Amino acid sequence: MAIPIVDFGKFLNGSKAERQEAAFEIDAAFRNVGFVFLKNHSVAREKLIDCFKWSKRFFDLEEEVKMLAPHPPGGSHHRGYSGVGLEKVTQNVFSEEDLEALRQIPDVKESFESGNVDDEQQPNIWLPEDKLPGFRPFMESFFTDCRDLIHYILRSLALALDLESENQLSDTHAQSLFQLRLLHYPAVPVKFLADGKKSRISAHSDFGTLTLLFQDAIGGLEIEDPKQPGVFRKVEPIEDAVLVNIGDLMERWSNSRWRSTVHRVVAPPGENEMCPPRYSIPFFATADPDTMIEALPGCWSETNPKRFDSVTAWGYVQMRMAALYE
Ligand SMILES: O=C(O)CCC(=O)C(=O)O
Ligand SMILES: [Fe+2]
Repeated sequence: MAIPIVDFGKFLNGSKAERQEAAFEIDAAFRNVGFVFLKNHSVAREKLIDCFKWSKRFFDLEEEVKMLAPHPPGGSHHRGYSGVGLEKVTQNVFSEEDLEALRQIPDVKESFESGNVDDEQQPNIWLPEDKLPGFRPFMESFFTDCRDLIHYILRSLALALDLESENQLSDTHAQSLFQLRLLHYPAVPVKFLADGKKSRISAHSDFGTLTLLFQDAIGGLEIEDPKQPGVFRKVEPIEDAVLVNIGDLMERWSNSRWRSTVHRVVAPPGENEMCPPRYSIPFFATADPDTMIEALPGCWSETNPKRFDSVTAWGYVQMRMAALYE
């Protein structure tokens, strides 16, 4: 169950036949695995390297400073900094007591979220500029790079489905109400993760339509084998390739043609006593709130009827939130 690697340059710069070929390869990957690696994508290598540097600079700040941009409590305003909740986690000395305290934390990670500067529902939450000069403009610019890549991928999917217009899916994401997340998994003892009771991020599927995932070279990401539920397979990071996956909303919209595959992050391979710190940068896309989510053309037929009721993208989020908090 390898994740297919597609040369996205064929779609971005190729002939009509090459564009089609890339689109079909992506479609097949999403049908079979729900994940694809794209090489020669549109996000510049230097920008990506810089983004990881900014992420490290941010997480290296004192906890008190990071807390000047706090993520609001609750699940409806996803912006700002969320800490690991236990300062001990950043120190490399762990007693049995510390390990037990660690187990109380849902996932040993810290994050910083930002979104579209025009998003009025979820305004961004930044540090005072003098605490980390340049961070905000960089993230705003990196957001637009990721946004553009999402729209290119949506065009390739429209081509694969032979929709009336190549922009049909991209147009339903016109507001680009997306979310850029910086993630830092601090060093933890392998012992803490090895018994399988805990992971760096526990098994989940993503919520929206598409996710981009940039990761460093450490490893530890695993995805559930579509043919063997409950069995997880390692995903080796590939330099200069972005991992792209389908989220739950897109699975529904495609009438389950494309899979929203469950994934998690565990200890990286190796014999060390400590898991080295890991950094990743997911970017979550979703459709505009008033978009009607109803089986896309090409995803249903008389023999493959529509499996889900139609719902707006906004209604879907409400439904999911209600299920979370019931
Ligand atoms: O850190 C990773 O590689 C995965 C992150 C992830 O799955 C998520 O934030 O939804
Ligand atoms: Fe995820």
